[in-house]
Parts: sequence; C-alpha cells; structure tokens
Amino acid sequence: MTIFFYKVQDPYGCFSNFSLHSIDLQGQTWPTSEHYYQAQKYQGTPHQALCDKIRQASTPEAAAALGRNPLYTEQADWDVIKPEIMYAAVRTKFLTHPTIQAELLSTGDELIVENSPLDPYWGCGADGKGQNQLGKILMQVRQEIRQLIQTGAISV
Ligand SMILES: Nc1c(N[C@@H]2O[C@H](COP(=O)(O)O)[C@@H](O)[C@H]2O)[nH]c(=O)[nH]c1=O
Repeated sequence: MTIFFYKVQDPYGCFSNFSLHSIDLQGQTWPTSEHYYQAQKYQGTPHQALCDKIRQASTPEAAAALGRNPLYTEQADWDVIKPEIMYAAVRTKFLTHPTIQAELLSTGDELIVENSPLDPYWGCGADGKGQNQLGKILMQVRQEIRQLIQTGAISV
C-alpha cells in the first residue's frame, strides 16, 4: 500500500523535511533538513549571509520562506545539485535519529510519496503525476540504511 506523507502532524510526518529532527552537516547543526536544504541555495552567492540567517530561523516554515524569497538568486547550478543536497540531508537525518530510522525501515518496500498538491518536483503535485523526487530519495535512503545494517556498518 502506497505511503503518503506531507504535513508533519499527519501519519509519517517524520518523512517531511519540516519535521523537527536536527542534522549535523558541513560542521554545523541544522534544526531540520529543510533549514539545511534552503540554506544551500545561497552557498557561494553574493547572498551567502542568508545561509546563517536560514540556519537560525526559528521554524522550518521560516527557513523555507527565507529560502524562497524571489529577490535572491540561487547558486547557478542549483537545479543540477539540489538532488544531491537533498539526498545528503535526508540520509543524515535518518542515520542520526533511531526512532524515525525505524519508522522508515518499517515501510518495507512500499512506495513512498510526498503528497504535496503544490509541488510536482519533490512531491506528486496536484494531479498525482509529479516526479516525487523526495519520495524517491526516502526510498533510496531506506535501501542504503538496510544495506548498512546488513553489512554491519551500522547497528539498530
Ligand atoms: N512539506 C512541506 C513542503 N515541501 C517541501 O518543500 C521543500 C522544497 O522547497 P523549494 O525547493 O523551495 O520549493 C522540500 O523540502 C519539500 O519536501 N513545503 C511546504 O511549504 N510545506 C510543507 O509542509
């Protein structure tokens, strides 16, 4: 049975980047994977100062609003690198927090879909036919963690 998620307070809400699970990446602690993802848009740009501002945003919603400000231009190759940025964030999140790692593994081989009506790239979009890139990343991370457990590289 397909697993749909979107809002943090709904079932499987911990799969959302807005869930309150911090990650350590690039020598800093990020309150959520959304904070990390949004801040990376401005690495190496004239708006570099925004990275710290986004990291310090009080909520993931505030981080996303800062990261989506149309006044600021993302780094030039953002659309090319954003999948790997997202993969690193999601991977770190589920390696860091055992409870949500167990929840991800509990989904077995089910299809995971970000049921976002607004986002046909990371989610499935309003018509359900979007790319579901975040769901795909979650399934890849699920597979990678399973392999790490099988090889003894990490333990549960
Ligand atoms: N979950 C969720 C959203 N979806 C998330 O938004 C991010 C993409 O941002 P951008 O690349 O700026 O369009 C990505 O983490 C996607 O999963 N958006 C929201 O406004 N609220 C939410 O609860």
